[in-house]
Amino acid sequence: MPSKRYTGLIDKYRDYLPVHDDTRLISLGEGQTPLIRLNNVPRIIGKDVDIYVKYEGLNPTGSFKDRGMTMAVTKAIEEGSKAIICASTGNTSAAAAAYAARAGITAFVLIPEGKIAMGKLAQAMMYGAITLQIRGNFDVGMQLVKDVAKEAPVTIVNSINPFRLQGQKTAAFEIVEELGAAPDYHCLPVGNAGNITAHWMGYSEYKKAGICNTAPKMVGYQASGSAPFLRGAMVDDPETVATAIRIGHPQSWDKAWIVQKESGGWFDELEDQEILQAQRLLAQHEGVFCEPASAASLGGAIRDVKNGKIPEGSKIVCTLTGNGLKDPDTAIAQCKNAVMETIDAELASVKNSILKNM
Ligand SMILES: N[C@@H](CCOP(=O)(O)O)C(=O)O
Repeated sequence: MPSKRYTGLIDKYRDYLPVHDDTRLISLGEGQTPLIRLNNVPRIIGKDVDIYVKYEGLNPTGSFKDRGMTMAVTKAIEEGSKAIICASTGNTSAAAAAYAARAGITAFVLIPEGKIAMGKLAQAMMYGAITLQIRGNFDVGMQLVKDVAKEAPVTIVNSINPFRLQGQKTAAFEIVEELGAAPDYHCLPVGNAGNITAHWMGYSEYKKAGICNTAPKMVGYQASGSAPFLRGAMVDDPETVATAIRIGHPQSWDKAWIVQKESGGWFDELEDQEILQAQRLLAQHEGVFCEPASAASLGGAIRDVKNGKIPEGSKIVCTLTGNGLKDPDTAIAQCKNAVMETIDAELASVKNSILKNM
């Protein structure tokens, strides 16, 4: 029986992407992530809404960055680049390192010392990136990357590289194809603001092509300690437990404001405790483990459903940007009440534990 093996999102969506027939595609089979309908959360919050999570943590390096990185590295190779560079709060560095390894080029990654989740650091090191820990935050690293790229032969693969957004827009394509229409609301965590911009590009392109009739209101949620869109100005010392969005100077600032206006959406903020509460809710009642930043989308959506800003009857998609396994320390730290006992390795002890915990 003839079958077409899935070989990644560039191959699937090549008609919508800036590649040629002979472009060498650098892919790890990214994309095609599950769109999971939440069965229990609407009941728990007592609201009649259809909530889906787009689980981007199931991409090859565990985050949505892979969608952008396959395009950025493919184009870097096409242009003859031998090295790529990024500043990162962790996920971009993991993706850059992996796709550079796949392409056979060097990745330089600048990360804020002591401020990225352990799993992400492990990824960058294991994939063989040259990891530069800086005594400064992501925004400082981003400026350094922009400055050094003017003086050294490296291609920037942060989302200021336009090919990143091209790749990331495909998540919107997948959602429209799976739902048969665009959702009413699309909620995302916002850090550097490239992903909300990319999704809007995707919905707008599919609408223009007549593949969907509507586009969603785009809603961006930030952590209160790192919320420049809520402050209306850059934040110099961003802080949050959701390290992936610990960004005070978003690079897609202007673009994201345009998305908000064009789509009729809004920005809002969550306290760290609300973000972590949403992360636990999703894990413990739906079996979906995302990293803290990702949970800002669901936490925000739940709040806006409860307060009526998102009306009942709506179809909502929340992007879960990264896998929970990337940040085990934050997960374990908030599971102090989880049942974990050390018992003797004998039948009676196991049985006793079962009976006690039923
Ligand atoms: N959260 C990001 C920050 C960089 O964002 P990018 O989309 O511009 O690469 C990360 O994972 O590093």
